Amino acid sequence: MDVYTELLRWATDQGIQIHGIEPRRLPGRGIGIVATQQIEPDTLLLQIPITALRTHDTIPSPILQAHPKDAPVHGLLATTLALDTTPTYAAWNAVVPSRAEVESTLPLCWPKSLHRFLPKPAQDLLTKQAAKFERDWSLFSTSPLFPSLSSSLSKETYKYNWLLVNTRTFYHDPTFSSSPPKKKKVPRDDRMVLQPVADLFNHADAGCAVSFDEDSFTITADRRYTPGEEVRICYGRHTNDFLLVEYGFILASNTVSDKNDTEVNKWDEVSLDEALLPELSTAQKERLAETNFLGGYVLDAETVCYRSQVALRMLVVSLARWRAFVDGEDEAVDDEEAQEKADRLLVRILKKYVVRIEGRLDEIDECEDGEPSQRQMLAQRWRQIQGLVEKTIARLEA
Ligand SMILES: C[S@@+](CC[C@H](N)C(=O)[O-])C[C@H]1O[C@@H](n2cnc3c(N)ncnc32)[C@H](O)[C@@H]1O
Repeated sequence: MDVYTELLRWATDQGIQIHGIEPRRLPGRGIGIVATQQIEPDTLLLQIPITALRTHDTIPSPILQAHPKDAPVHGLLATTLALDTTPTYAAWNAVVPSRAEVESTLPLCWPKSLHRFLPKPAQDLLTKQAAKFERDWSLFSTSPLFPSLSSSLSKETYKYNWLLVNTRTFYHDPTFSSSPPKKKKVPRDDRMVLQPVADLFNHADAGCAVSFDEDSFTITADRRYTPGEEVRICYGRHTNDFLLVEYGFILASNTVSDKNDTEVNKWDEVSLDEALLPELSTAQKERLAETNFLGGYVLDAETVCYRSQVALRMLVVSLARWRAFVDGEDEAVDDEEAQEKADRLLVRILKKYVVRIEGRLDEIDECEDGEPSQRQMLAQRWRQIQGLVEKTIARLEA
């Protein structure tokens, strides 16, 4: 029996219902879920009883006892996966990505020398992720469990399991669905659950509907699917920088070169901080900080964000006019001349940024660190950023 058939048999034994879909290995995406028959919109595809989830409540008590009471669920689940030798989850374990696959795709495992090529928002996310990982590893490696395991369980093995949890958990607030209902609110970061079979759905920027009620988790078709077609869910309205750091992949971007691709990520955006902040003087930055408008500048395929407009206005109008703009006074907001000046300035700034991006692409091209696929992913991301920036230039110049 192959691993997928074994998984489906095991899942059925857990009370999991699966209709018209099955797992299959897909090029470039590990395993995914495909339709085995024509599926109509609103068809129930998967139903998992709450009892089949792996949550804080299913963590073995020796692991719980060895950690502080408020230890994060992420680390506890990682420890559970790393130490699990029981046959209970063998069918599930058999289909998770290998350590090599995880280490190759997730930037947390990449050589540090490649991190400098990540776009700034991705670098910031990675810094936070690394801090969370170190916190969890430190709790585990200083727990009474660890000394006897230290020769067999390395930090790298723990990291692999931690990243499996990172890439495969669903957000679920168990406050109301547990019986009896939990009295204490579960902290947001701890609302993580592992779900067999559901964790095989890949991501698209729009996908099937997912929902929890008191008894079960369900996935329902968002549209018609034909046999053999991949069925996906949406992990959230994530940019490609987020997907890269948290999940180890990117979707195509809505750029000139990618525009015919069906994989386009409509939620993608590009940070403009690197382009805009150097244009501002210290005093201007202070003023923007005072009004909470310093940094966080982005553009997407259609728009340049309001925060960027506030910063650009500061560079083209008097302080009084800028204040009127920030205060939303009609005359300043509708000032077409100021808007044209801001647009022209933005075009100049973006053209400079394109030159920097091209330099970064050359550096990535010359770099020999890490795996070729990692450098290709970085180059692809920067080409997407370049595409979105150039698209904006073209729109503003038109
Ligand atoms: C919840 S798992 C989905 C199942 C996974 N493909 C597997 O082989 O087990 C999330 C992982 O799947 C992969 N993935 C999900 N959506 C993808 C997509 N649209 N393109 C490429 N890889 C994707 C990424 O490796 C991600 O970390």
